[in-house]
Amino acid sequence: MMDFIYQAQSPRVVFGRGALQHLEREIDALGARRALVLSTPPQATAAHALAERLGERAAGVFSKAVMHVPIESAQAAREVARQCQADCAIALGGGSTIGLGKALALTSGLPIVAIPTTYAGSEMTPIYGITEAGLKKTGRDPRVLPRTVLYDPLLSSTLPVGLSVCSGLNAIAHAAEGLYASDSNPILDLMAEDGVRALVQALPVLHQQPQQAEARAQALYGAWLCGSVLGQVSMALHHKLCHTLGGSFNLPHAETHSVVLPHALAFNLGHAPVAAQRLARAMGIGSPANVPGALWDLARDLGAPTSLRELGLSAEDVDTASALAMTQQYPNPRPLTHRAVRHLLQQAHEGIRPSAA
Ligand SMILES: NC(=O)C1=CN([C@@H]2O[C@H](COP(=O)(O)OP(=O)(O)OC[C@H]3O[C@@H](n4cnc5c(N)ncnc54)[C@H](OP(=O)(O)O)[C@@H]3O)[C@@H](O)[C@H]2O)C=CC1
Ligand SMILES: O=C(O)/C=C\C(=O)CC(=O)O
Repeated sequence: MMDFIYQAQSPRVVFGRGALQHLEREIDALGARRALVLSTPPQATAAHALAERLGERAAGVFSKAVMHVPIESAQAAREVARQCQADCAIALGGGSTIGLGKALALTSGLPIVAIPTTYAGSEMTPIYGITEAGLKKTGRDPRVLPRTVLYDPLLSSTLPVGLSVCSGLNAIAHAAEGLYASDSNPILDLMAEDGVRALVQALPVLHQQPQQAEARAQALYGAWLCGSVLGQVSMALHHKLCHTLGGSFNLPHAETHSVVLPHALAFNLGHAPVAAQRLARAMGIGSPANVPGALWDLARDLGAPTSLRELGLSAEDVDTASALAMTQQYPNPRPLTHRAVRHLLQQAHEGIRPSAA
């Protein structure tokens, strides 16, 4: 039975090898004149080189982006933007740098041009996250959705192969949960399925040949589709668990998604048969029941972590994390109980291959 609401919500997307060459044109199209370039500390050289290239269009560089956007770094970036009279910001990097751009946009309304170098997908979402006093709070606000995204596969060619795999699995998680979202629609289902297909094909190639241009482009295309899904529908148990594990136990973002996803899908897909069929088709496997195991195999074969233990979660933390993940209500295809969530996290902690959904 078809019953849905669809409202397109997307930045302007410029995709292609060498897309970065269009940056000046895109800044001008925004009517902006003074761009503040954002990056993490290790990417400061690239940020300064970009600012130099922009010449008079550059207002300055702020290179102190940190994962999960500590409020202090957001406040410092806001102050620098004010002092240098920036009228737009360019976020060059992964979800951490783009997250900083969003924190800036949230209070200033500055338009953001995002130039993603990972597959996390933040550039396509109106979701922001800011960490204050050890607690990460997320919210949705249309002001933080970047105005323009430049997807240039050349920029992700330096992303180490391990991170490429985990970041790709992070993207697949957005699509997988989008396929059983209570507020999904047929357009986003198409994007989710094609996003998974593109990433499942690209990641094994990148594992063998990290510089392979076509696979880099295909992975980035998949990341665009999966990020679009994340931005427009509600996420469920998997994202809630990863948010808890990242925010409260400081586990690394993409790696945590890689470990938890097969277990979250083993728990949910029996209650979401259409999503399971779509995922199986996208992954090129026969039986929808085998999706969780096939994803676990993919992660293992490509060298991604398969247990929360190896990411640093202690056995005692499994209890705390299960309790924390149950403190808020959110839609999920299968009803949640503390016992079931605890079991799921225990399996993920030990790195046990999930059984069929
Ligand atoms: N709001 C939203 O919609 C979303 C938000 N997020 C948030 O984004 C963050 C995670 O994003 P993610 O992209 O995984 O993490 P990061 O932006 O922290 O990047 C992960 C790692 O990849 C490295 N890296 C990035 N690009 C390159 C490159 N081209 N070459 C070499 N190394 C590179 C970074 O290095 P370096 O440190 O040198 O920059 C870093 O070590 C989390 O805080 C998460 O919550 C994620 C998805 C969606
Ligand atoms: O935590 C955030 O900053 C917002 C959303 C995400 O990180 C999505 C995800 O878990 O990949």
